[in-house]
Amino acid sequence: MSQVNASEQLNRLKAIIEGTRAGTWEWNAHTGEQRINERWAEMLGYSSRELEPISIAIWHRLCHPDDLARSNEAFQRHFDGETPYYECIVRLRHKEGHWVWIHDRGRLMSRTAEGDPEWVVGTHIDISQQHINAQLLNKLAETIPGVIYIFRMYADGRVEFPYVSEGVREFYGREPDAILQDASLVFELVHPEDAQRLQQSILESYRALGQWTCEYRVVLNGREIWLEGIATPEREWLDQEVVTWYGMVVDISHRKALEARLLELSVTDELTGLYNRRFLLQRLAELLDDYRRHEVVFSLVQVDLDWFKSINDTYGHLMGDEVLKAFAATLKNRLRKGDIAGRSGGEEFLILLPHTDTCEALELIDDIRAVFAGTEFFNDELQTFKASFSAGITQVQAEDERFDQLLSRADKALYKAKDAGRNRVHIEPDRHCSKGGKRTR
Ligand SMILES: Nc1nc2c(ncn2[C@@H]2O[C@H](COP(=O)(O)OP(=O)(O)OP(=O)(O)O)[C@@H](O)[C@H]2O)c(=O)[nH]1
Repeated sequence: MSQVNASEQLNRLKAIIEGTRAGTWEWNAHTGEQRINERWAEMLGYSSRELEPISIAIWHRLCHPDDLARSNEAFQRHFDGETPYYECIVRLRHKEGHWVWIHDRGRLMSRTAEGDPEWVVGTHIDISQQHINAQLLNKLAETIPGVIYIFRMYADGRVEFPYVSEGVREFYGREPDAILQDASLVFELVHPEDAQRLQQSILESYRALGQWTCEYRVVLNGREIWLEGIATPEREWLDQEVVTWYGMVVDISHRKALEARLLELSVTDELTGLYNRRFLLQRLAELLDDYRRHEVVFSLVQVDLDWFKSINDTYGHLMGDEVLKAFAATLKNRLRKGDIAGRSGGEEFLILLPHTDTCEALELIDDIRAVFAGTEFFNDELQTFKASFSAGITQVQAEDERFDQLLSRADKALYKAKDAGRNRVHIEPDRHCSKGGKRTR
């Protein structure tokens, strides 16, 4: 290389360094000798002359003690060959007393004849403004009742969180730094029933580049928390094409509990705690649908308490309510999990028995009838009395197209039971059932 070329290249290099506004340093790790450029000093409010005599002592004097220790460790790792270059974020004291945040990078250039580290060269970039921005973002994030985050997905399916706010500790019980290093920490806490739906929603948003929203549960220390996530994806280029979402997650457990309670109220009869008529008819229609598609047999039972007007008239309306509640309690005791019992009106009830034919239903309802008819009630004056019910049962049939066909058959059976003297159970159409028609499923 000619002399001219060499000095031209040197000038270019200087221009590039000046253009980056980087401070440069050269340090002899063996002798402690140090050289800096003007920008190095200027970042800290000095001229290089003011810092003379320049040696490693200046660095020791100006660097924050906590950062000095970290920087020494990073140098050591580099000298030991563990890292290809030295890198550390440190605070240096400005002439006016405040700290300047510096991104410090460097590389070992030579070793002594004995193999000890000798000349190291590197740069200082002032990142104070970035640091202030990050602090502002964290402050804003603190005021939000949730987590704000940046989530990224690579074409090969790899995912990462370049940023998560402090709120992540409360939702996921993990340190933000841990999640930045390992995104799977977030996903492993998602409720198993929601995991697939969550993953699907992310993939859809990735493909269509549409807004992502999802309600899902995480399980933290055995406690379920309902979360709602909203994020906007953007396609970006980072050596390869990636999709980055900017969004937030909020705790919706309270809203979910309220929704569940409202749903429960909307399908429940207040007095007995059984289902209400609307819900029963909806389930009846669904069961009929199931039968027509998959021939899943079921029975419908219509129940009406006997002489209920007279119970009310003799013992009072409140006592009548007690009888209704006692009947509901008997039902709850005897029915199994898949059975659906509800109060369809005043002293009328409907029971849906999936996987049950009329003979099995008859056996069950007649048992309940016997238990209920044997129950003694007391009023305030300690008068005792008993109550009873009549019931009509029907089983779904091939010709049933609408659920009112079943209702009308059950009603007909109930009418027959009443007509035959009450406190009995009839089936429609009538058939002979041998005793012991216990339900098998
Ligand atoms: N205590 C109470 N009574 C109710 C409730 N809803 C309806 N009833 C009463 O239930 C009674 C039903 O009477 P009826 O339809 O004449 O029938 P019944 O007296 O049971 O006679 P049968 O059905 O023929 O055996 C009426 O007196 C209604 O006021 C309720 O929620 N609580």
